Amino acid sequence: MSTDTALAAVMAAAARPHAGAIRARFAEDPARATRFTFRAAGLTVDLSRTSLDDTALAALHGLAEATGVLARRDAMARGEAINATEGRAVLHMALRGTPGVGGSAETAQVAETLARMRDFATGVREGAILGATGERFTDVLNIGIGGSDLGPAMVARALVGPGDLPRVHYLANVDAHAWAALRQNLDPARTLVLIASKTFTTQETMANARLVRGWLAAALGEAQVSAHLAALSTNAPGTAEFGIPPARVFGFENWVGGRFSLWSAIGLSLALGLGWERFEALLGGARAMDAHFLHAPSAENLPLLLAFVDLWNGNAMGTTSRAVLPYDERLCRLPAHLQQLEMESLGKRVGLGGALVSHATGGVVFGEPGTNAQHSFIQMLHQGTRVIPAEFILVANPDHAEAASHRILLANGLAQAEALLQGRDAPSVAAEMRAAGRDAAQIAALVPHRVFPGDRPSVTLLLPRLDPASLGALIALYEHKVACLGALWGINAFDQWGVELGKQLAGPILAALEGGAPPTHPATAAMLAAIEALQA
Ligand SMILES: O=P(O)(O)OC[C@H]1O[C@](O)(CO)[C@@H](O)[C@@H]1O
Repeated sequence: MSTDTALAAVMAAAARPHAGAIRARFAEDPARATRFTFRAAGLTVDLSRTSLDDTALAALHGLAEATGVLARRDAMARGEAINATEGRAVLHMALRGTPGVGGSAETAQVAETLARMRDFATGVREGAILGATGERFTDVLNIGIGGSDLGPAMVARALVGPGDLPRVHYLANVDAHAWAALRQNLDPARTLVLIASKTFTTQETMANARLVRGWLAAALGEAQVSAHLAALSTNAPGTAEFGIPPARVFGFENWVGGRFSLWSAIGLSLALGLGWERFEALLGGARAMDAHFLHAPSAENLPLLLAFVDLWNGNAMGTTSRAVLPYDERLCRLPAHLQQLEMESLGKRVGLGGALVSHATGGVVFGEPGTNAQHSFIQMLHQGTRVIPAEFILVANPDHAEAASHRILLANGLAQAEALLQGRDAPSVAAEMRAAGRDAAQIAALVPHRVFPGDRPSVTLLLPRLDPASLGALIALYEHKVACLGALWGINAFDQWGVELGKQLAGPILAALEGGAPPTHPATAAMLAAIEALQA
């Protein structure tokens, strides 16, 4: 079957009467909740509250076959250059030691870097590696942006506890307010600075690196600076030019994409903050999800099934965004990580062959932890004119002793999913208002505003506990979902040419801000003039 025919079959499944109904599917199939709940690598994922049914799934499996999703997965594991526009392999699975991924060269490289990371992190944590003044490092500052920030910062926020030492901090934005906020809590004598940049050329990261290097030099003296620096990069000449001794450079290869790099040397801040055992457990969780992705049959393959949900909701049901709602405050940076992972990977309009695709691709990802989200944007999910699928992430066991708080948290997460599904019709709203003593006029006026349409899709992911293994598995699940969606949509999920133009244009505009020739575009020139007038 051609991919066009297969996609047409998916659209035909969506064109059936009531194809978007969800409540009715529970009525038809009492076993739906269990039949549509899947387990892998310790995670439980409930897809029952989507409008997927056997017909839709059959069409989606047909599309997976036509687009060769699993063949692409296997090519990825073999280390073929599936990132064709950059001529690169995509081997982040090799970073977690997943058997059958990459070749012996990659395996050896990963093992060597991991050993160096372990020795360094352990040395710092145990006080064998000290700052220039002989003090222990109490703080680690990771300077990086995008994939060199978001993944590690998200994991650190999730797993590094208040009692962990060294503390880890993340500086991403070139806006020096970010640095000003961080530096007031940092003592240069006790701060280890990691410059995290795959390319070691990213303008913002290098500007921040120079700023922080100057801060170290002013406090400790130029000769002492290198004792406080390390680089995480694929660019050995660049790190040398910056004055970082080779022993303090932790490398990786260009087969690691930025948004997939937290498992590589880019994760050194995590090894420092969590300790080696917990960092290894994070890799282990991802490895378990890799094994599932590589070996589970299609019908149970969670990354593939989650990709089906997104494709069904987006292409077949016409939704354009998705809300990620972790009911765990420690996962507050997960939506930001997923924004890069999914939107940088899947925000593409050109297919693998170079022609424009004729179907929609990746949508908007946004989110906030619950219950906070319930008191901000979730109104729109319940009653807005646009359908926005939701993704609830629940954690069964908290790491605090406040059982009552956790029960409230869980109850709210479960209730939101149920409310989106069930909705509330006019007769039941009217009955409730009558019971509350409202008169007929009030009931007539308010009922339409208080109706919930229901049948709004959601997925629930359940973690036993927010520990390194579960989080590793969760992140890997999303990574593999992205790979599947790229294949299903026929796009390259592993490049990011769309970030280039803005970077290029910033060069001459910066020169204009520094007193050079004015910008050529009239709108930019006018705004620059307005800025300069306000700065005068
Ligand atoms: O690690 P680097 O090379 O500094 O790049 C940082 C980020 O910039 C991007 O290239 C986008 O500008 C991301 O893909 C990447 O994660």
